[in-house]
Amino acid sequence: MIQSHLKTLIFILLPPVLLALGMGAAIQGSWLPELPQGLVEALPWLMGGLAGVLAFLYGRTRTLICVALVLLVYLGIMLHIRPMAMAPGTDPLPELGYALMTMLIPVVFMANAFWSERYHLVMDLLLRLAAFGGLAGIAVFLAMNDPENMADLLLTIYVPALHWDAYGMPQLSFWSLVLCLGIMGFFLLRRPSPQWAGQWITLAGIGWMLPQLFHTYAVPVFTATLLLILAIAVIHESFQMAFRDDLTGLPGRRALNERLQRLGRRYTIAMTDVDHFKKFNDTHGHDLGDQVLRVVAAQLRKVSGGGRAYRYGGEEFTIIFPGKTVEQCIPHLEDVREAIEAYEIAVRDESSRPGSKREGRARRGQGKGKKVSVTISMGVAERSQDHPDPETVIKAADQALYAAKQAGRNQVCAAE
Ligand SMILES: Nc1nc2c(ncn2[C@@H]2O[C@H](COP(=O)(O)OP(=O)(O)OP(=O)(O)O)[C@@H](O)[C@H]2O)c(=O)[nH]1
Repeated sequence: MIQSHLKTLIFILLPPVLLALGMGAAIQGSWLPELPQGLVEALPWLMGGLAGVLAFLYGRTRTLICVALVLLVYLGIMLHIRPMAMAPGTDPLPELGYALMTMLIPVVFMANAFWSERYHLVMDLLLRLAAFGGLAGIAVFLAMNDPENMADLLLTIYVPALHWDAYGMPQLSFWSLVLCLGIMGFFLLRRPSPQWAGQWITLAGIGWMLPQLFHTYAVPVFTATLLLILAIAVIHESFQMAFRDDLTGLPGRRALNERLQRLGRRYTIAMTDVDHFKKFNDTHGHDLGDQVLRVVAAQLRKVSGGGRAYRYGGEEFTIIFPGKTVEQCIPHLEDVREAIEAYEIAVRDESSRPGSKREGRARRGQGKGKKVSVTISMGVAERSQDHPDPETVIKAADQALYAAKQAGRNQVCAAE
């Protein structure tokens, strides 16, 4: 389980992290070719347009807000902070503007990331714009009204030992960035998803980019890279939604069909079905039925011997073993069948549900609740002269599954 979680995390995080690190290194090392300044400054808008259109088409309001935030940061730096900071006889305003921006960005990023997409797209977007615009408006109003006190609050170095002067960010902003990245990173590690990864890397990237204010390439080129990462995250998320079964997290029927087209000359397919599942649903309810399907899927995912599990549909699953014979697969299938038979699921008694989360935590593990378990039956067949393609192998495995049910269930049956 931990291994597959780690694999998912690497699969989701590695490409955007490498892209951001690669571009960061290219900027730092001045490896990028000289490009016309106009083109460099247009890049963020081109990438922002791409990411924004994709996020809009796929209804990803969170990503749409991220895109807007990144472009706002870009505008803020190019139009306000950089020109004013470069002007001689600087007044304290650009410093305050910078402190305000670096303080607000992580907070808004985090609030946006935890605010799940619920309402109609336009409504959702308007609510977010109202909340974040209102927050920024109040902060700017306070800063304009009383710049001295605000500067005092945002620019003071509260704990000198915890201040990293070379980084060039006010202490409060720096630690708010670290805290927000830490909290978002924790959730990303627990539930990795391309959208979360995109948001996290974008915030980390802004954190890296902001102090590089005067590097000619850093701001526009890195902004464009972050927007490209957001665009890729939208595509990756949609790809996952199409190929992954939402309830169990296993690859779904579409992924199975793709895999079946790319099998070699030798393979074995097992069809799996939960026993008496209709009765289970009728007795314990659909919600517990769903929980059972998740447990069964989690066990099937762990199948050894190079097998890979898919949700075929309903309470049926398929396991594919490339390059293996039925004889080689049976011990691995028996292991999974036994693990599912032994797995006990606690049934929550609705009438005695804990009144609070704390009470629930205290009661956990006391073993008072009723426990249920299920069994599965499996039919398995390999490619042979009689079953020369995946369709006929699946049909043979299905017949073997029927035989397993007829023989009393909770067993693995091989096709003749
Ligand atoms: N909770 C839940 N139930 C599902 C889901 N998909 C299918 N089912 C239920 O699975 C049951 C399948 O039952 P049947 O195909 O009749 O077979 P069975 O009761 O498992 O009996 P045998 O296969 O003969 O052991 C139906 O009651 C479906 O409603 C799902 O996603 N969640």
